[in-house]
Amino acid sequence: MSSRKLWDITQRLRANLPVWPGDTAFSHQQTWAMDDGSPVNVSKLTLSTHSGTHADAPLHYDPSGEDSAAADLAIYCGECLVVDARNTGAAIEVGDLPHLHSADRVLFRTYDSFPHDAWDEGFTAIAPEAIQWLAVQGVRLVGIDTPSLDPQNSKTMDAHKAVLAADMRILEGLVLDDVPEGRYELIALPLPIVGVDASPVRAILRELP
Ligand SMILES: N[C@@H](CC(=O)c1ccccc1NC=O)C(=O)O
Ligand SMILES: [Zn+2]
Ligand SMILES: [Zn+2]
Repeated sequence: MSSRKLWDITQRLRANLPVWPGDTAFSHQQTWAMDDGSPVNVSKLTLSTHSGTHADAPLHYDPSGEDSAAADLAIYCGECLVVDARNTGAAIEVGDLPHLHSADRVLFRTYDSFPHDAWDEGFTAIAPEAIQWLAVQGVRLVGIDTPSLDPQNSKTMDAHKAVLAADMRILEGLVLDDVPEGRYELIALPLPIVGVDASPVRAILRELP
């Protein structure tokens, strides 16, 4: 058994999970219940594709983009750099970015303490120029602990558009409270749901060997 330390960086999917204003609340309903004499318990889920910790598929911001089922899983697992981006203001700017020393994947921590119980409408975004700069450095995947790369009131989705232009991929809603800055192995795989624009992921970081 490997003794490499694991960090679960996934929000719990549960009733009262904060969701994007106006989006579908998370819930589960029992379809069959052992309490009612069924041999097993079976449930159904009601949820937004952007519930909790999730991977945006390009279809979210490009009408002809790939869906969650088409995801190249190699992008979602491998070495990553966790960057402490607390105290950066409304958006992470180029000047906030550290030297990457070659990283294919970068995850940004903006919260001291992740807001598990309330929607934070003033979350930190990422400036489109910062996305472009990351792309030039060779970054293929950008992750953040906030619900979106763009501000909540954005109508133009400039950071998502910059991701599209550079053919990068996105993880949102990560929980990085317990993760010191540094390098890790990331595993965060979208479900192969055909025709949809995003998928919840179980995201973990693992100590490098
Ligand atoms: N950009 C956010 C989500 C987003 O924009 C959104 C999610 C659910 C319902 C509405 C949304 N945006 C509406 O303008 C994301 O990528 O998860
Ligand atoms: Zn999303
Ligand atoms: Zn997004």
